[in-house]
Amino acid sequence: MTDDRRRGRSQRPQRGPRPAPRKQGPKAPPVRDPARRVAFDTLRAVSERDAYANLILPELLRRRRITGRDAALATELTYGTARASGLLDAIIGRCVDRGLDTVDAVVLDALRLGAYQLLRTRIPPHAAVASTVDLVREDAGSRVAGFANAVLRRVGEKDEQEWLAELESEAASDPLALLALRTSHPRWVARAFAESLGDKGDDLRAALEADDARPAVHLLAKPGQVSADELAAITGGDVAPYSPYGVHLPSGAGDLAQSDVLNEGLATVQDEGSQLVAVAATKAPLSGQGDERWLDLCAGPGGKTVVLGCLAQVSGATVDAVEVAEHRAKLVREAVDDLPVTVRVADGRDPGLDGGYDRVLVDAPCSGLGALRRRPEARWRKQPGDIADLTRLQAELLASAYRLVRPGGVVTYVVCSPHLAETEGVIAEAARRGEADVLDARDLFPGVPDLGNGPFVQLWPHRHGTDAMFCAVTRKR
Ligand SMILES: C[S@@+](CC[C@H](N)C(=O)[O-])C[C@H]1O[C@@H](n2cnc3c(N)ncnc32)[C@H](O)[C@@H]1O
Repeated sequence: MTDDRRRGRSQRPQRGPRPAPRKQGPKAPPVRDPARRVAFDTLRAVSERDAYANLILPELLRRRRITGRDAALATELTYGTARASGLLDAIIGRCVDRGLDTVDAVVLDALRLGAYQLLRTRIPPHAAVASTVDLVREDAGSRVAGFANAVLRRVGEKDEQEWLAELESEAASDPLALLALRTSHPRWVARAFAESLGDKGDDLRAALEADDARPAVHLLAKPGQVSADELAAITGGDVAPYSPYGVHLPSGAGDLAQSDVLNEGLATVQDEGSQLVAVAATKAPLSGQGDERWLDLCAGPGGKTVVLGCLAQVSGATVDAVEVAEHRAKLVREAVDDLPVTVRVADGRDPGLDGGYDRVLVDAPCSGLGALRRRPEARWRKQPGDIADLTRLQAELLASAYRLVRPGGVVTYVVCSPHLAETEGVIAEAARRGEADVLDARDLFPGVPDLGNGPFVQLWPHRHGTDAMFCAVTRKR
């Protein structure tokens, strides 16, 4: 059901027979609870159409003119519920006699929203239950409203810690599963983090907890256009601790779409980790002559291309940016506007370019396990089976980069994932072929603490406040 139909508003006129004249009658009543309604509609779009919560929610808030406290509540409820849905389902499942898979999808989304309010907010229980039952009644009918009421009352009989204790007593022999449950991660993701960290204790717990929190917004002060100090002063943010071009915005900073510095193209939203790896790709030491031709082999939507383009402009280099998807190549073109960047739609595995590049960045398509904080529902969508296809593509893109770079030139391989198969596994395979020497990437992250033993760099939300970005720097023999 569309947004407007649910609300009983008139639709846009359609071609075809004239509709019967509308009966005169009272206007549709205003929505009683706009914040919960918008949260619920977003969660429905996520489960029904695989929509992204972080795209749908701002759009619905804007269309329905929801601002201020209602918008803040809607955001908290939507993202919180989406992130915690694995844990919420485990709890709801214990309150439904016939099992979770017998529950209608509309009702299940409402139950998740209600359970989240009961367990993780200070909203009074009667308000959490009554508002959820209203949503169920409106969208699924009165018959199931009683069922939703009964389930939520059972959920509310215990707090989150008591539920966790009960669930954990059943899974006591699997500490990883317990930790995954507590931090709202699928077990396989928790295991991937553990393997990368080499830890199943406090470090893993800290990583998963940080990954369960909403990230701060980071800005890139475009190199050569505005300094980080100036951008911090303009936006009221703080200069980032590690990236020379980064600014951290305070949580709850105003509407970015209204910000002049962004509209004027002086700055853009970009995680500090992305800034750091892009800068590293431009600074890695070359051997031999020349540092003028740079290649960005997987460019869309253009975040790192902007860093490359700005720094190329400063140093007199040019950038070729390759992207296989036309619509993403368009985003790159829009992002790099006046910079010395040429955007090409091509498959990076065989882009039809002349070789001899001094620098190549391979920011490869990946599982995105390092950026789960940004897309609240993403952790429940990804599957371990996705990894094998990705690593094959990553290896092929890397092999193409070695064909295109000159001897002595540098290939920087980046993924936004800590999964070992996508990170060290892909590089180890290339190193085995003996085409390149692995450089110590830590040297290219000055001032960044906790980078381990090298030679690769793995950033982490709990250590660096960034996405879990991986960076390997190699030089062709
Ligand atoms: C991780 S994203 C790159 C992010 C980008 N560098 C940035 O900073 O905004 C990977 C990109 O690679 C593109 N891609 C996937 N397969 C590709 C291929 N065979 N050749 C070139 N690009 C590819 C995807 O469409 C996606 O835009």
